[in-house]
Amino acid sequence: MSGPRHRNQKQQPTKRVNEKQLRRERDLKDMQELAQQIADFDPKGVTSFGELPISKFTAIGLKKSHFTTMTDIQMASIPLALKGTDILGAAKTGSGKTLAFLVPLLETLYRNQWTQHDGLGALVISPTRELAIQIFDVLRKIGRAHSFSAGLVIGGKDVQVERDRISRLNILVCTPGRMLQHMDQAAGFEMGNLKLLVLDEADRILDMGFRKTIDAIIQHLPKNRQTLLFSATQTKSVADLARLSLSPSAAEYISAHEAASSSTPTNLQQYYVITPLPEKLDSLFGFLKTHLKAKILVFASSSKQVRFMFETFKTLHPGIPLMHLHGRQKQTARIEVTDRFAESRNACLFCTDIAARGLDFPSVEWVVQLDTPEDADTYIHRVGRTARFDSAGRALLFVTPSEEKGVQARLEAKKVPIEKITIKESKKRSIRADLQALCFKNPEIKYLAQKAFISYCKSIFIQKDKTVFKFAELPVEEFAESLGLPGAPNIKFLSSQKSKLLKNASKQNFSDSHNEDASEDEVKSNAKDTVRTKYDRMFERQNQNVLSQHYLNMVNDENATARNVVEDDDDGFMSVKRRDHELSDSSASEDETGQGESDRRSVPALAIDGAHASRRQAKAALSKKAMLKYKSNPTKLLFDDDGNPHAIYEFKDEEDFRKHGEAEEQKAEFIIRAEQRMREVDVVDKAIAKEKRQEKKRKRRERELLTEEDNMSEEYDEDGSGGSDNDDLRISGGKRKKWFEEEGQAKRSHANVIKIAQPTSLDELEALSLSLLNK
Ligand SMILES: Nc1ncnc2c1ncn2[C@@H]1O[C@H](COP(=O)(O)OP(=O)(O)OP(=O)(O)O)[C@@H](O)[C@H]1O
Repeated sequence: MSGPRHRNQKQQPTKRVNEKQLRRERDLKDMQELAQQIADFDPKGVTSFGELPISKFTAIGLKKSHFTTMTDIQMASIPLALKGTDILGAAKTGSGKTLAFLVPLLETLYRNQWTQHDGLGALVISPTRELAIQIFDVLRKIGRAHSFSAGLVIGGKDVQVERDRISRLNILVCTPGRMLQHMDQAAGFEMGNLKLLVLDEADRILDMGFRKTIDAIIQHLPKNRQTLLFSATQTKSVADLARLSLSPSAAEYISAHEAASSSTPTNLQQYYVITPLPEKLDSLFGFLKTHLKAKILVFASSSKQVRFMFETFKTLHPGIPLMHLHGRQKQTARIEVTDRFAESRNACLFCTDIAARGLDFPSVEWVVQLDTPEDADTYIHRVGRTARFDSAGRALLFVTPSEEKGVQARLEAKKVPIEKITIKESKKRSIRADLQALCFKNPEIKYLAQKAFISYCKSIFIQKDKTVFKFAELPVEEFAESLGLPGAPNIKFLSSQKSKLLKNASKQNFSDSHNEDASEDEVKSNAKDTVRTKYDRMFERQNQNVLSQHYLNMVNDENATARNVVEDDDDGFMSVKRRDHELSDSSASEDETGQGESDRRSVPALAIDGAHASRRQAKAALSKKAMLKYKSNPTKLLFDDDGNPHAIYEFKDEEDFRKHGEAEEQKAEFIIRAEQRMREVDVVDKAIAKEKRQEKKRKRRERELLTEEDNMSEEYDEDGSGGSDNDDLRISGGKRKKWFEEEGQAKRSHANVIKIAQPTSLDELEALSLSLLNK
């Protein structure tokens, strides 16, 4: 028995070595054959993945993910990329660009026999975290049969944890800011072996916002790598190619749909509707009410607008599930929203352009653009969230009358077929009064409305294309009213030099932060340890002047507004001041709710100068106590039987007074009467006070008894006789300790304990407490 076993043990390692060697030889042969097949490969007429010269591992992944026939861009780019050519790929939205770069990526590493010890072999850069996650998911699916290690570097996680992980990975999918952070901070983060670089949504990654970050990343990468650039709206800039060390003569420019009559998917129907700015929200609400069963994406130009729409529409209940997505949300919330929307059948997602590129939500029926996109490319990316691959979709763009001509021209130039429609009068629904009521009731909503107003105005002002975006023509007052605001916050521009400085400063911050999704106007608090309320956070924001102005209006006098012109750091080049409203005296009563503009003459000015105001001052303005010192002493009135008010010590007519006798006597009589009345009232007051004391005592005892009971149950749980996380079990367990003793027990233990039945209702408990107190 032992002999053969010994022989086996001796033979096994040799056998294993032989097997390994054989496998390696086989793999090498496969790879050589594959390289030959690629060299000989003629892509003409090839339409399926099965015909491509790719490894069996990638073929398995594609088959298991149900990808069989290639799309146009895949057919055009994969064969070339397999041969090692640099690619600049452009194809319509939803046409399958992700596979067009992931298949060559896997194959490059495979043919280079990449192992864990070779370090990073391929890097995919995406402009947003959401898109990076999505690319990573597709990579996991089609790369399932390979043995490469892959990871996501998108921020939102502990840098150290991420750093430890990425040094062992072969493929990284990342956002630019976080990637650079790792490259800069991690000594020995080896990129020298990198074989392939992919830029998805390349035009966005190469544009101004990411310029510095990308240039810095590229510096870390070896020059002799392969580079693949993909987008629906591609860059052809030679300067951009030079930045990536690509030579225009060597790189292949592939435009899968250049000859097509439109640059958007053919199964996408596109409409625009002329809507004055103050009517946009009404129209959108009407639209949602009539599309309750649809899956809708609504794009707005800023996160503030998105939040305002979400918070208000949620209260107005259009009848469709609402979600929101923007860069100021925490990473977990962003992932949760994208997943939830992807799974939804009917829902409306309010979002910023964070969702404009690349995201592949299944079955989106409508893309609504509430705010005009900054350019035609952004329009194309936004509408591309519907009608993906071979499904149908519809898109609706709201255009203000002043934007119509410019928008039409821009879209026509980009070959976007769009049709003008009008909204049926019967489908319009005004929500202005509802929004005003919401702003009136809820200061946070009013604050959001002010922020939404400012960010919209800002977005129009900073647009480059002045033929479309005409700031001077904005109907600001009506727009503010449409958001529910009592009036438009004033917008004041800084000198061009200062605004330039601020702009540059913010850009600097942007690139320094290495966080492309960083919130645009939140000030990071230094006070890490203190507990901060939502109001604290509201005041910490740089644009707080908008809010403090709101409170200021409650207490400020007319003159103070002159001091309220403050620079608005948040918006870079604008300053905001609250407008003085001419108000009738009746509005003074509204001040206490914070909604009306005050009759400021009655109250001395509390100088709260917008952003310069300290939080304490602003809070003081809120405090009722602070207000009290500006009020005169209260006057108590007595009402006679006819309902006429009289002061307590009312002056009488002198003659009338003398008729009743000598002044001194009258005074003495009055004092006696008053003392008598005081004594009587005192008796009543004392009785009331006693009653209150007893009531207080009774309630305190009641609370103590309940606490005692709770403690008992806890003890019970700790004893292990009851499951603390299973209330049902504990209750039906029946073995619970009680805070009172039962009849038999009392007799046995303490002779002087009163016999009490366990109270079953609050009344019984109250009676029991009273009886205990009276004892
Ligand atoms: N060959 C294929 N066969 C079937 N479905 C495919 C194929 N290629 C891609 N798809 C599907 O088409 C959809 C769009 O693909 P993908 O997200 O890659 O498009 P895209 O061109 O990158 O879009 P965008 O420009 O918006 O980023 C996805 O749901 C994907 O699964």
